[in-house]
Amino acid sequence: MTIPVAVVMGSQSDWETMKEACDALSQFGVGWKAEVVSAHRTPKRLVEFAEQAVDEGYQIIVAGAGGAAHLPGMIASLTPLPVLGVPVKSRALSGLDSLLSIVQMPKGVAVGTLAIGASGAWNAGLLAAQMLATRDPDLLKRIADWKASRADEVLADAQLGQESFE
Ligand SMILES: Nc1c(C(=O)O)ncn1[C@@H]1O[C@H](COP(=O)(O)O)[C@@H](O)[C@H]1O
Repeated sequence: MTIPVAVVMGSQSDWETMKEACDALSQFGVGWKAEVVSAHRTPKRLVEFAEQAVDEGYQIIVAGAGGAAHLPGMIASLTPLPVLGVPVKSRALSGLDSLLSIVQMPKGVAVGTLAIGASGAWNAGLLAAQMLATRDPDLLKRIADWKASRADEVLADAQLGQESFE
């Protein structure tokens, strides 16, 4: 059985954020494998990973990095698979540096960029599941059911109170 989603990150310190993507994938029953791959620190490993991703059976790559976050773009330059980029919150600039590094790709090399931090990572997992669901009716139904139950939860909490004096 092949694993459809690779979740990679520039450092082990990104795991607390990036495990959110894995949690979302697990919630929808989508297999994932997470590992540290750095464009800066382990460039040969990066090339090897990106060039072998199709043969490994991956269908989507979620890549998170912080600061000078070149990882998602470099992976996208080396594979035809779709890459979802997660800007990890950096200490110095709160992730704005990560966001701008990931989102401003040159025409012809695409990275789908999510929001900064844990919510963006979770949404990357959700989006990866939604992309896979276009060819998987059971997965599509699980996501539709989850969205409906989320809406019910929000509606249940929507009434914040009222007071009448008549
Ligand atoms: N942005 C990159 C890349 C890369 O883009 O290849 N490799 C590591 N890093 C980032 O450096 C930050 C600090 O890493 P350390 O906590 O290991 O010092 C991490 O957020 C990581 O994603």
